[in-house]
Amino acid sequence: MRLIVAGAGGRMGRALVRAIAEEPETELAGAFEREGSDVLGRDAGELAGVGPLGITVTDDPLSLVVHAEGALDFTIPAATVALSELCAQARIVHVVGTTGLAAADLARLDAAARHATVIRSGNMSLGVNLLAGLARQAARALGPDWDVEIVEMHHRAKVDAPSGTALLLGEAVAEGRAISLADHSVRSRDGHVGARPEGTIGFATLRGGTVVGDHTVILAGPGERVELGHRAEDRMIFARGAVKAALWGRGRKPGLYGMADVLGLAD
Ligand SMILES: NC(=O)C1=CN([C@@H]2O[C@H](COP(=O)(O)OP(=O)(O)OC[C@H]3O[C@@H](n4cnc5c(N)ncnc54)[C@H](OP(=O)(O)O)[C@@H]3O)[C@@H](O)[C@H]2O)C=CC1
Ligand SMILES: O=C(O)C1=N[C@H](C(=O)O)C[C@H](O)C1
Repeated sequence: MRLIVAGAGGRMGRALVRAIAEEPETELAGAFEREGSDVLGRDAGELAGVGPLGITVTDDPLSLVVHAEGALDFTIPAATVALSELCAQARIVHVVGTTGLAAADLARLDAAARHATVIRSGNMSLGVNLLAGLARQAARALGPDWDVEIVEMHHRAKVDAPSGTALLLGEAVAEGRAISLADHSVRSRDGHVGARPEGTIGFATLRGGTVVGDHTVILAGPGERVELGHRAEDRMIFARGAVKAALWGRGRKPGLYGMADVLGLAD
């Protein structure tokens, strides 16, 4: 499968190039970055540490999508929305790992998914998607007098909060309780905020160092506590998940899919 990588100079972009190189069923067909990036003109394989691949980083995604079957995109929301329109025009698979998307961005991805196969997830690892199922099950079994708090820690360069994964886990808990996350989430606390309202789902964000991604779902009940967690140790777990998603999406009818669909974990 001929794949292009968006944001090829980024932390995930480089991991994606490595994951494509190690998967016999995929080939790197192009790599791009934002206009003015320092890595324009560099070989994407050299940037990723796998040796030259003969693919020069460009700033022109349009010239790449026409020769590709899929795009792997872990960038920023504005770039992801723009690429979704190109992938829809070219009818190629768009794998979206970018987090921090606003409601308006998600609406534009929905529109693109009428024409292209879009696979989006705040976390492309097997472990986190398994954890989401466990969190859903625990929330369903334990009921609203068990308080749920979701704690995440990431490296100091991460720009969005809460993480896409924390929100994915929050959605899983909300589904387990048959409630809407938007109506029950508490995203910050500061000052005299009063006692915890029953049934809310709290989020706490930590940032520092080089942490790849730690997530814990805490269910705190009367006199006892259940903690379900995941620690990412290597970005390749996300990159390999993205490549797997692209292969799964090849030839699939247009629509918006999640990683649980790819991994066969959807209820
Ligand atoms: N779903 C998942 O499993 C995972 C999701 N992520 C998410 O992926 C995203 C990227 O993370 P990470 O790799 O750490 O971040 P980085 O900042 O290292 O990488 C993002 C890259 O995108 C580039 N970029 C910015 N604008 C454009 C544009 N218009 N066109 C093409 N490229 C552009 C940036 O360039 P420059 O720096 O020069 O601006 C940068 O190289 C984040 O949203 C993160 O949360 C991360 C890991 C796993
Ligand atoms: O920015 C990151 O690094 C990560 N982002 C994703 C998120 O927001 O959850 C996934 C992973 O935790 C790493």
